[in-house]
Amino acid sequence: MQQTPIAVPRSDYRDAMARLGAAVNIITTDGPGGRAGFTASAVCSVTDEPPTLLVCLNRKASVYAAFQANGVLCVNVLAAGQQALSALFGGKTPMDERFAASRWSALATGAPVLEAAAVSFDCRVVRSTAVGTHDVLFCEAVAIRSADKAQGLVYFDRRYHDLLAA
Ligand SMILES: NC(=O)c1ccc[n+]([C@@H]2O[C@H](COP(=O)([O-])OP(=O)(O)OC[C@H]3O[C@@H](n4cnc5c(N)ncnc54)[C@H](O)[C@@H]3O)[C@@H](O)[C@H]2O)c1
Ligand SMILES: Cc1cc2c(cc1C)N(C[C@H](O)[C@H](O)[C@H](O)COP(=O)(O)O)c1[nH]c(=O)[nH]c(=O)c1N2
Repeated sequence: MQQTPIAVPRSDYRDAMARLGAAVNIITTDGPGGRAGFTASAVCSVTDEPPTLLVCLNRKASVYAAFQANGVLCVNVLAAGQQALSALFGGKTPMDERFAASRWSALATGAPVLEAAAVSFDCRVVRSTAVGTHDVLFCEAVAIRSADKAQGLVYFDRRYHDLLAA
């Protein structure tokens, strides 16, 4: 006899996901939809041919319309010590205040590149799929900038942890 699967409660799922450590990234965009940025941990490499990563964006986020209109984004991977920047882009802070806290430049697409990032992937969004509350954005990297040296930042157990290389 087939068993009906029992749905995992949302709070149990979140508690479990809190144990899946992840890099912290500031995802930025600019273009006809305006400049915007948000903090994301749901970022993952998909394939290196063509160089493609994915970003999951909640459709209820205030930045959603800007990302949809612009079709380009930059994944700025945060380095050790940059947790304040993550909090700034992960809250309800007005957009100008988010960007005022750091220095930015641009590569190929015009999306803001964080000068102090460990590495930045400048991308165009090549495909997008809705899954539940989020859009999964598949992004092809068109330019990359890496810091000469960087130490990592990881979000684990609802707290930030510096990853210090020996
Ligand atoms: N993927 C996401 O959208 C995502 C990821 C991390 C945090 N957040 C948001 O940041 C805030 C703080 O999060 P926290 O980690 O300190 O505690 P939390 O209890 O809200 O989340 C624990 C973990 O669950 C997952 N998660 C949380 N909200 C999610 C969502 N809406 N969709 C998919 N996965 C989700 C993430 O892996 C997160 O690290 C919350 O408002 C949370 O919704 C969202
Ligand atoms: C550590 C951490 C990690 C994430 C987030 C937050 C934090 C603190 N947030 C939430 C996201 O940053 C937040 O909803 C945006 O800043 C949009 O907020 P406003 O709607 O502009 O206030 C988030 N949102 C999202 O759509 N995808 C993600 O992967 C993540 N990851």
